[in-house]
Amino acid sequence: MSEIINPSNYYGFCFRGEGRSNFVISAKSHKDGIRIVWRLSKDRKTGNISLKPKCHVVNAYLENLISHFLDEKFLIKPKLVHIKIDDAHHLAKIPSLTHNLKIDSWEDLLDIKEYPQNLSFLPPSVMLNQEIKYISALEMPDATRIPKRLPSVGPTITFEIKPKQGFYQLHPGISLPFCNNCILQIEKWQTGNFERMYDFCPLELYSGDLNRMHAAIMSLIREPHKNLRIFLDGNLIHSEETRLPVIGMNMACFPDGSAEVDTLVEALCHVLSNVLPSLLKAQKLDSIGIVRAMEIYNNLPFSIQEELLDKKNLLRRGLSILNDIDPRSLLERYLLSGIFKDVSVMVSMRRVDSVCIANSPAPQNIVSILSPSSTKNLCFAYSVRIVDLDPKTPKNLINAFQRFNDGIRMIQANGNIHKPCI
Ligand SMILES: O=P(O)(O)O[C@@H]1[C@@H](OP(=O)(O)O)[C@H](OP(=O)(O)O)[C@H](O)[C@H](OP(=O)(O)O)[C@H]1OP(=O)(O)O
Ligand SMILES: Nc1ncnc2c1ncn2[C@@H]1O[C@H](COP(=O)(O)OP(=O)(O)OP(=O)(O)O)[C@@H](O)[C@H]1O
Repeated sequence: MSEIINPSNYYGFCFRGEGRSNFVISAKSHKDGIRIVWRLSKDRKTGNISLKPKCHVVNAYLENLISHFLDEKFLIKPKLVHIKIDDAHHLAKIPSLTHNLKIDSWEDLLDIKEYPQNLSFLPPSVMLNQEIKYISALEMPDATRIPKRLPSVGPTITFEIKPKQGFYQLHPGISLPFCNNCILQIEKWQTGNFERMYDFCPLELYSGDLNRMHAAIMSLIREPHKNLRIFLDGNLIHSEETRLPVIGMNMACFPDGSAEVDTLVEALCHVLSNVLPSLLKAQKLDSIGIVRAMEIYNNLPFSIQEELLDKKNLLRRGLSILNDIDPRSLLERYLLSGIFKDVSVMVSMRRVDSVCIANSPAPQNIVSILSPSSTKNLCFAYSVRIVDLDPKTPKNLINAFQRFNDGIRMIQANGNIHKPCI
């Protein structure tokens, strides 16, 4: 059996983030001082913590499929852990608390006066109905941290970017100058998910041209949607929901005035230019696109459709799908590529002293940028992690296809709805 975690071995508990499928909670180990996160699956229907998560499937995807496409230096190998159901109940209070709040000790979190039971996303009513004693979760390093090997100057800043599909695709019967991401984002904007449409387009971010990449990131800083979050020493400072004006960001990131966010973005683009090409290559496993994928799925016999709806299908089929060109294999490649189209890249950077780098025996990733306000180079230690590598099934396809078609209709109804991508 995997390790059963003892939460009293940890301190400094806080909420790191959530998506539709997971809550991510961070804590620091008393033993080695390393900050880790636990990724707890959500039950999509109730929004509570799932009692039967499929963590082993996510891990098997990483080991057997994803690792063939992305360099292991960008990947986090999670550890499958078990959490006692009572402990999970208390941990599940953390997502209800104010963002950036740190709870010092496990005992504090057990205090029901301070942190009542009704805060929990694993309520007693749900626990009592089941005979489950443990739930599984994935434990991994907290990507908002960089191992401290060199003396640092200032805080650690993390950019979490969801770069989305980086190539333009033609679809049968559709001729529009918009990329997949922008079609879906226009739909989300028009249906009230966002107040404004952004200028960001993944084709710019993946262009490989540092100036165009820079402009794309600046567009996200203005309008993040779900594609950008910025953390300062692990605290969320800028996202769609939590906005910080650029001037405030400059002060927070460079309290000594040595540089501005622009400099960080330049460093970020250098780092991203090493990661995005392999992500793009993996996304291009899809040679058919969403419209053809839906067509193929609809024409498959019911029994095969059922097989594909099982998340373990791609694990059973393995990499053999790469060599075959029958409709089922093409659809399976589409689903595999969907993982790479929906990941987040977490880039953490911290300023380090250039003299120390020269004298340090410890290897470290360093990016060096000429500061616009001085003649010297600013050096940043950095780490890059690709997270949210979750399996996709035809359920995702059906859902996205509906929204994609709605987006196409909105664009066709109003030719000037948004600037074209190509
Ligand atoms: O379809 P898209 O491109 O809007 O992407 C969805 C994401 O929306 P976003 O790009 O952030 O606006 C969406 O992200 P959010 O939860 O909205 O941040 C999910 O990642 C969704 O995947 P899943 O259903 O959780 O497996 C994503 O759906 P699929 O990858 O399943 O299509
Ligand atoms: N290893 C990590 N270190 C630090 N923060 C992380 C880590 N993994 C995830 N997070 C944070 O937790 C958030 C939610 O995680 P994740 O994206 O895996 O959830 P999800 O429900 O699968 O998302 P989606 O709805 O996009 O599929 C991320 O946006 C990120 O801010």
